[in-house]
Amino acid sequence: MQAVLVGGTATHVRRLLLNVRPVQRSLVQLQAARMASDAAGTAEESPIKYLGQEEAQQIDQELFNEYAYSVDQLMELAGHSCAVALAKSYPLTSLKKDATVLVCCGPGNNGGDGLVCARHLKMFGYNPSVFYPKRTDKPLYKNLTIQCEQLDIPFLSHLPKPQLLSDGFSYIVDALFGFSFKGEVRPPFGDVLKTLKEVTVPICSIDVPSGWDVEGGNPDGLQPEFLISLTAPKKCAEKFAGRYHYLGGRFVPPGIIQKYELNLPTYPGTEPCIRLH
Ligand SMILES: NC(=O)C1=CN([C@@H]2O[C@H](COP(=O)(O)OP(=O)(O)OC[C@H]3O[C@@H](n4cnc5c(N)ncnc54)[C@H](O)[C@@H]3O)[C@@H](O)[C@H]2O)[C@@H](O)CC1
Ligand SMILES: [K+]
Repeated sequence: MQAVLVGGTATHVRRLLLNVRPVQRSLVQLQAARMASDAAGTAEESPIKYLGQEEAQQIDQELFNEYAYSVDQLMELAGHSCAVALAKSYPLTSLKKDATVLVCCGPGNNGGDGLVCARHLKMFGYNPSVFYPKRTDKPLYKNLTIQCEQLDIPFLSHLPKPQLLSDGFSYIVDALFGFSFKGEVRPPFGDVLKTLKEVTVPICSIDVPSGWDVEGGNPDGLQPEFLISLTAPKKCAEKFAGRYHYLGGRFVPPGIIQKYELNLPTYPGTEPCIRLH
């Protein structure tokens, strides 16, 4: 309040204080109530929102158009949070096969998250390879690819048979499709999903298990062991029965959280991800 008092008339200052005090009081009360319930272990939070496809796309556009984020920025944060959540679920020391991981990348931004994730996994000491069958010409994807190549991350020219995949990799990251997937799977991804369905090592899906309807899921599709929802879970995540469900992409501004009533949980400390179950 020092800055306000300097140069302000007495009435002006009184008016400001009248306006400010209730806000401060309510914030203090809110904080106190939160601390009390946390201390008692009884924090009651509204359930996190599961987004429909259109809503997820709307938030995406709002982040770019109104909040002025670039795709590269959000993809970097998203992909990094994926790698951190994977490292928490499958620590280096728990893996055999030289901690080899296969990251399968699709043609859109979900695939871009996969490329970023592969790079961070490499930085964390894992041995990722990438399968990226349908590439786009956009500079963002070309650069992400070069970054991986410069780290000596191999790109597979074809997807090996399920048995070879199961023998050769500790787990497989599914970054094929995210919240824009629609309709029947088109080539060449039908064969890719068929192969992934037959592997015996864990499948780890980024944002949406690929081949699942974004809202309705797919009981006959992939059944991942790990899922990381980005921004907020999509409706299909209610059908996820795997072992690890994380939330990542710690970049959602309060304005969007409020507008869409996302009820996101509080990320602990400086963590880029939080385990939902
Ligand atoms: N705002 C956000 O929430 C963020 C989202 N990100 C990621 O971006 C994803 C969404 O990216 P996109 O909108 O590019 O879309 P996707 O990556 O979900 O997929 C779009 C691509 O898949 C193809 N496709 C769609 N349906 C298909 C079908 N039935 N058969 C074959 N191909 C099909 C499309 O032609 C297009 O090339 C999210 O799921 C998330 O992973 C992050 O990169 C950054 C932040
Ligand atoms: K996916």
